[in-house]
Amino acid sequence: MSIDIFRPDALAGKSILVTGGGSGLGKEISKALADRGATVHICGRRAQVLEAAAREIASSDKAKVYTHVCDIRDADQVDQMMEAIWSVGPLTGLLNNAAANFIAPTKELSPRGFRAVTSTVMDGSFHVTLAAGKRWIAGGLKGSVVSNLVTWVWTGSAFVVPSAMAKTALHAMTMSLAVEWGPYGIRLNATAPGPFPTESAWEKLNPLPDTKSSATSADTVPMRRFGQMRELQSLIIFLMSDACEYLTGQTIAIDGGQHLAGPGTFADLSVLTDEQWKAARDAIVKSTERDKSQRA
Ligand SMILES: CCC/C=C/C(=O)SCCNC(=O)CCNC(=O)[C@H](O)C(C)(C)COP(=O)([O-])OP(=O)([O-])OC[C@H]1O[C@@H](n2cnc3c(N)ncnc32)[C@H](O)[C@@H]1OP(=O)([O-])[O-]
Ligand SMILES: NC(=O)C1=CN([C@@H]2O[C@H](COP(=O)(O)OP(=O)(O)OC[C@H]3O[C@@H](n4cnc5c(N)ncnc54)[C@H](OP(=O)(O)O)[C@@H]3O)[C@@H](O)[C@H]2O)C=CC1
Repeated sequence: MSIDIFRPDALAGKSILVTGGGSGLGKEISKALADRGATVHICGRRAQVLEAAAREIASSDKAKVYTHVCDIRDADQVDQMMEAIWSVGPLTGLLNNAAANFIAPTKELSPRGFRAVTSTVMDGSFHVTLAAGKRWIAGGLKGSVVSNLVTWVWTGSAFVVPSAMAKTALHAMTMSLAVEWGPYGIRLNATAPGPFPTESAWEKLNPLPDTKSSATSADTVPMRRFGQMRELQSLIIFLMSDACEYLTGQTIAIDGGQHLAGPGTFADLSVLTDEQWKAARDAIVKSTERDKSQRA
């Protein structure tokens, strides 16, 4: 059977969980998945953010969108969410998209600062992947896991070391589980987006008005522009569809060639003074405090 991924119902019958689907890339990708006929589940820690996103994602009356308040760092909460999802119907796909990140000199990081990032990116994505995978295996079902990573899985990046470490761990998970779970028909792939500006990421990675790194700049992208949401949406639709089931274990860069040209990392922030780093931290903490006040 041939699958045309550009058909409006290319994802009919699919049920996909997007972690961090309440904002940024996760919300935009969720809209595209729902538009192609998939049932979409989104999770995050802020109920009102999820509810508002669900209203945007369900643009047509036919679209089915479910919200789940869940902190993916907590394996028990993840298991409860999966039980709730399976009571509606099994997933066919999972997008590991939720993440935490901020720029900081590594020498200033406390153990809690390190864990704030790695426990979300690495532990959280593992909890969700395992909770879906073991249900697929027990039920004899196929599944597609896609993780939104970064090009630093190949280059590393100064000043975002916990994120680079945790995303690289997920790159290893993608390759490893593609082999271990291949016999069950479970595929694992990943994307490595270049800069696709979102409000939250830019607050945490570009907090100072007078300085910016090439990692968050369009000038250093060989194609001289930021990524467009529809481009990332198309790639994820393709990976979640049945169009190319032989594709597994791959991390696909979608960055206009940025990392191949060198400047996809935060290395150029080494020119920042201690005062600028203090201002950067204050700006990031302000953004986090606003997010926190919205959590239950
Ligand atoms: C090119 C684009 C690529 C994009 C990639 C992305 O992933 S973008 C995705 C972007 N999206 C997101 O990130 C969305 C989710 N983000 C979040 O939830 C928050 O931003 C979070 C990651 C800070 C976690 O918050 P939380 O409430 O769980 O934690 P908390 O506030 O309690 O702090 C815990 C520890 O962290 C420390 N610390 C904090 N800031 C800084 C700093 N600037 N400097 C140094 N340290 C800092 C803080 O001091 C504390 O340690 P302490 O002092 O107790 O030893
Ligand atoms: N924007 C870009 O240019 C790039 C982004 N990426 C990747 O794309 C993904 C999305 O990034 P972006 O949309 O920019 O960032 P956002 O900050 O907008 O999205 C992160 C989402 O994750 C959720 N989240 C964070 N921590 C948890 C947690 N513990 N449990 C459940 N949900 C959580 C947040 O919701 P809440 O706070 O309510 O929990 C939020 O909805 C990330 O993986 C990022 O690394 C990669 C390369 C470039």
